[in-house]
Amino acid sequence: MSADEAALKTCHERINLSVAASHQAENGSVTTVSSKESEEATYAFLPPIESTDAHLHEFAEAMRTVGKALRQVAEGKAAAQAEAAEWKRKYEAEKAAKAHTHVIKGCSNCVKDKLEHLASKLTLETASADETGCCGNHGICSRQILQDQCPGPNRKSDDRIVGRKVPFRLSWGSNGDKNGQHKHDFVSFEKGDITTAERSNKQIFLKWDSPPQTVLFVTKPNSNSVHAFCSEMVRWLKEHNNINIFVEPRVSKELLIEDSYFNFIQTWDNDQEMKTLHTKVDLIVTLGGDGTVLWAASLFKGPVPPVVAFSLGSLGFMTPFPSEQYRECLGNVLKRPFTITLRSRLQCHVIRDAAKDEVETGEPILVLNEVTIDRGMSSYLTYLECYCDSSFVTCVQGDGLIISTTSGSTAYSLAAGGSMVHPQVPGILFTPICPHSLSFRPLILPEYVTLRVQVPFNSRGQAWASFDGKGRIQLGPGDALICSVSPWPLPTACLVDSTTDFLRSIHEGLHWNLRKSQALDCPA
Ligand SMILES: NC(=O)c1ccc[n+]([C@@H]2O[C@H](COP(=O)([O-])OP(=O)(O)OC[C@H]3O[C@@H](n4cnc5c(N)ncnc54)[C@H](O)[C@@H]3O)[C@@H](O)[C@H]2O)c1
Ligand SMILES: Nc1ncnc2c1ncn2[C@@H]1O[C@H](COP(=O)(O)OP(=O)(O)OP(=O)(O)O)[C@@H](O)[C@H]1O
Repeated sequence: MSADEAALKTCHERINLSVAASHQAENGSVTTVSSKESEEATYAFLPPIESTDAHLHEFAEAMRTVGKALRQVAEGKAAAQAEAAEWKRKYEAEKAAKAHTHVIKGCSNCVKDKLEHLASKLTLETASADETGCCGNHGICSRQILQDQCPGPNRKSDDRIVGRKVPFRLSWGSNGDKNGQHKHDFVSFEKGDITTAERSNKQIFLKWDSPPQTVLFVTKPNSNSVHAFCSEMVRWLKEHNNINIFVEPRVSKELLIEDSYFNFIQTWDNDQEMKTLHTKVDLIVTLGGDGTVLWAASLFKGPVPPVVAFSLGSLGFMTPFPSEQYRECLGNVLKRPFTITLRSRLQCHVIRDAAKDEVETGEPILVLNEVTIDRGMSSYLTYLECYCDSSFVTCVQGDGLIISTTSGSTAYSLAAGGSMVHPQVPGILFTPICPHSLSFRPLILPEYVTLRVQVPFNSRGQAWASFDGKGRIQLGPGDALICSVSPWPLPTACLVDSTTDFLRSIHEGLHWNLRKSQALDCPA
């Protein structure tokens, strides 16, 4: 073997050694130190090659390149492994943090460094860590603490947050309600916090899918001005909008006597036909005061089409549209989306001899304002036992009781001392009339309750129920009146929106809280 051949053999052996070392590094068991060794081994071999032989020199260069490449591979792999380990650690920490982050945003009184210490215990600095809750030692906190342990003064520094908030669900009690009226999801469950995700009473908009075809006119009787407006509006609607018109039988006769032009007008002949009116009518126009709106509502024992109420009375809490501007108002309502107020109605059943617990029979009587139980012609105090669902409320001894809707809160109930309530507030007003007691203040109950007012057998006199001021029914001892919110509200178009219209009506109709402003000059 020549000297050159011997050198080449040694070179091979050394290269094999360094490649083996690099392979070990690739297998993950050795770090970059091994790859360095391999390169060093290659370099260590190189200095003795002083040969002028071009072949050997070329070979040495190649080996140098191989060594460098091997080192880069090994280093890259190690870096990737380190990064993977870091991500794994972060993932584990996050998992652990999630399992323990039922700590609630807490007390501002908590010592900050303790919180920071606790936060550092949770390896991953997430938002939850800096929201870590309170120690419970500083009085009432804004939120309840839900972890089992927290960094109080007697806790060891390595305390961990343990324990989890028990998940729960909220659901509406359906109360046997088959039409699903009360099943809207107004409460949501999110991270254990109870929140009303939805406002139950948002302003509602009505937008026609296609232009309305049929309008029903309901008008106050015995008024020339109302009659004149009615015939003018009917003409305008027919000629400019080609609308089908329905009117009450009385009005149909009046218009036909006035002019045979009104031949196109439709009406109904009997109650059966009237019952299907809601399936034909797109919109109701009322001309009169609040009494006319009440009358229009009373024509519909079930669903009611939207009502546009023009003011032709003296007060007009429910009649926001100015009759003089009927073209503009009706034009807008027929062609554009408009805001509505859903005015709840009460459905009432009279049960004779309720002591026998007779089941409600017959059609309910629907009221938009209120049902009143009073002493009628009797000079005795009314004596009424009142129940809310199955709970006893009170005994009314006085002139009577008003069970009112929120729309009716500005009517009789107001006169009897009840509060004024925005018509979209879901409630039932329970207002006594002249109670013979110093402490009987009016109540507002939630809309989902059923009220039962019973004339007890030991009552001295009879009681009388009336519905929106009409249709008086006598209640004898043992009789009862059952009352709850109807699933069929009265949708009324707003001039502006529910709230603006309501406030305008109490300002203009009642001069609510009108007072001269104080002068600027005052005693020192
Ligand atoms: N002491 C009282 O205040 C009293 C007594 C009896 C009846 N009323 C109310 O009258 C109503 C019947 O009205 P009607 O027009 O058929 O009879 P009506 O012609 O006798 O008018 C009663 C008055 O009550 C007003 N009114 C009716 N509904 C109203 C409401 N929701 N908000 C504010 N004011 C309202 C009317 O504008 C009218 O001025 C009943 O539902 C009852 O609320 C009030
Ligand atoms: N279409 C109708 N048919 C029968 N009666 C009606 C009709 N419209 C209204 N009424 C009755 O006429 C009465 C008066 O009506 P309304 O309240 O609208 O007029 P008003 O008394 O002039 O108004 P205000 O009370 O604002 O002064 C009410 O008792 C009501 O029940």
